[in-house]
Amino acid sequence: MEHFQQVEPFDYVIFGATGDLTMRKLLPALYNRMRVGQIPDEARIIGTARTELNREQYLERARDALQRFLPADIYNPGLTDRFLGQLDYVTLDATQSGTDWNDLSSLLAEAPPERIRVYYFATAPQLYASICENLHSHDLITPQSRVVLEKPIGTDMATATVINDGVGHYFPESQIYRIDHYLGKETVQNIIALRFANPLLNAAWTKDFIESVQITAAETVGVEGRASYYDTSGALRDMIQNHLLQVLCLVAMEAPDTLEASKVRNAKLAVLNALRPIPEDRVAQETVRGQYTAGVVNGENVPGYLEELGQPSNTETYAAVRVWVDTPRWKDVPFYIRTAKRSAKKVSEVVINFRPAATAMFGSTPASNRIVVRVQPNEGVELHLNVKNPALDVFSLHTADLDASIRMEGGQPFPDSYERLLIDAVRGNPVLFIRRDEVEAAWRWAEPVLDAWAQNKAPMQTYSAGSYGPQQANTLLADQGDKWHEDME
Ligand SMILES: NC(=O)C1=CN([C@@H]2O[C@H](COP(=O)(O)OP(=O)(O)OC[C@H]3O[C@@H](n4cnc5c(N)ncnc54)[C@H](OP(=O)(O)O)[C@@H]3O)[C@@H](O)[C@H]2O)C=CC1
Ligand SMILES: O=C1O[C@H](COP(=O)(O)O)[C@@H](O)[C@H](O)[C@H]1O
Repeated sequence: MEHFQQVEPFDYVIFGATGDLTMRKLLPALYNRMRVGQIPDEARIIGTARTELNREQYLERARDALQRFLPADIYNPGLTDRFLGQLDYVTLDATQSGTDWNDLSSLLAEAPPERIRVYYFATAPQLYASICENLHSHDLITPQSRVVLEKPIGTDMATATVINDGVGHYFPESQIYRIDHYLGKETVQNIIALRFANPLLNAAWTKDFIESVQITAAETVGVEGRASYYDTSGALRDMIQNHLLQVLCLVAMEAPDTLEASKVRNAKLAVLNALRPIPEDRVAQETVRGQYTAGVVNGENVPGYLEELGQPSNTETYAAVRVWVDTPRWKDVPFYIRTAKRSAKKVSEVVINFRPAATAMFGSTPASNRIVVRVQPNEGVELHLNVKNPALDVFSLHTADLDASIRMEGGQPFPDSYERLLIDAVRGNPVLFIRRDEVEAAWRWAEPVLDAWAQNKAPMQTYSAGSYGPQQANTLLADQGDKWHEDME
């Protein structure tokens, strides 16, 4: 418990407080931070949404959500009462400038004016600009205020610009926190430690030693209750433009001088700016998109995407892309990125494949070294090494795995990434949030692919739910003599 430093008193105002994200992620995350002693007694959490609820009714919803979404051994009725004691609710149409805002203003005015305020936008992004306008016109933006923006920041550069301009008109960039929950994952942050705190690895982290990199985020779930959002998004917008490009940045960036936000963000931006654009006539060779059809996942029959949706759709639930980072460090090293819904298993990982040893000493080429960063589940780092096979009396090699599991003290589960990020916003530490220029650079790279797909320049493939994706994704790697990680085992 003593690892967690209590933060200063704050007011967290959640717009969209009756929604799925608040109930499933935000309230449980704040509860957990209170549980470990990070939230002071004076702190307040104020939910707002249009639904007419009095405070007691909202607290009942919040209690149900905590009971439902916290693990049974973490949910504690006494602590829940304490948490709910710090929770309030204001009925408010955030897009209207009506008198509802006075209730929020009065509540906020009860705290000293220098109190840290976090405005968390857990609503559709189209609302962000009007919420900011109303916060401004009700004089609720103080120097100690910051705003957290949920994804998606647009569906392309133009819509991202509208959102960023809309918010940027009222909040300076230094007060804007664009959340990417992958950056809040312990093992994603661990990429920085692994690379820069280990001279052994740092020295080999270049094109001279690394042959290729794979970044995967595969899920067994389908689109759940979010089909109306997902069908306007698709796998590339939903996962690659943001989360997986951010992971790629951490793998590929040059060492920042310090872990200060501007240094890390500049280093990531340099990677995003160095992503080689994929010209329209190469999209069919460099990318694969697909939709799942009916299949079996974890022993259960599941319907295909179109059946779930109940209408035709040209939205991909699988995307794989070959990416080149045009910097001297990564010259001619392919980065393969892929993401899938309804995959064979849930796995997020980074696989670093090293070049084979240039020696004829053993008769045949030793297996290539490989590092696997297991982002989730079973968080840890594996290093595959060649050792002498002790079982044989001739000198031959076999592969041994050094496996460093990353565990919390006492075997506790990892804190959810939202826990870290919600508190970082209170602390005013933006290092794990995305700066505007990063969002734009990511769209600049992704948009031509999306445009080409929209014009059917790359065919929509299919894959059975419960498989590893379309066959064509294997060809993408076979072109360079590579294989996906599961095929290397
Ligand atoms: N759910 C998830 O797992 C994830 C969600 N996100 C993002 O988080 C945001 C919210 O998602 P989610 O919770 O799923 O969405 P929901 O549709 O479940 O919730 C939307 C929330 O916005 C409120 N709302 C809508 N219109 C207004 C308005 N005019 N004034 C005030 N409140 C309003 C709704 O309440 P009411 O109707 O009472 O006004 C509700 O509380 C979206 O940007 C989404 O992309 C990002 C990653 C994951
Ligand atoms: O942002 C999103 O992420 C989740 C996957 O997150 P993970 O932490 O479980 O890997 C994904 O299901 C969702 O579609 C997407 O919007």
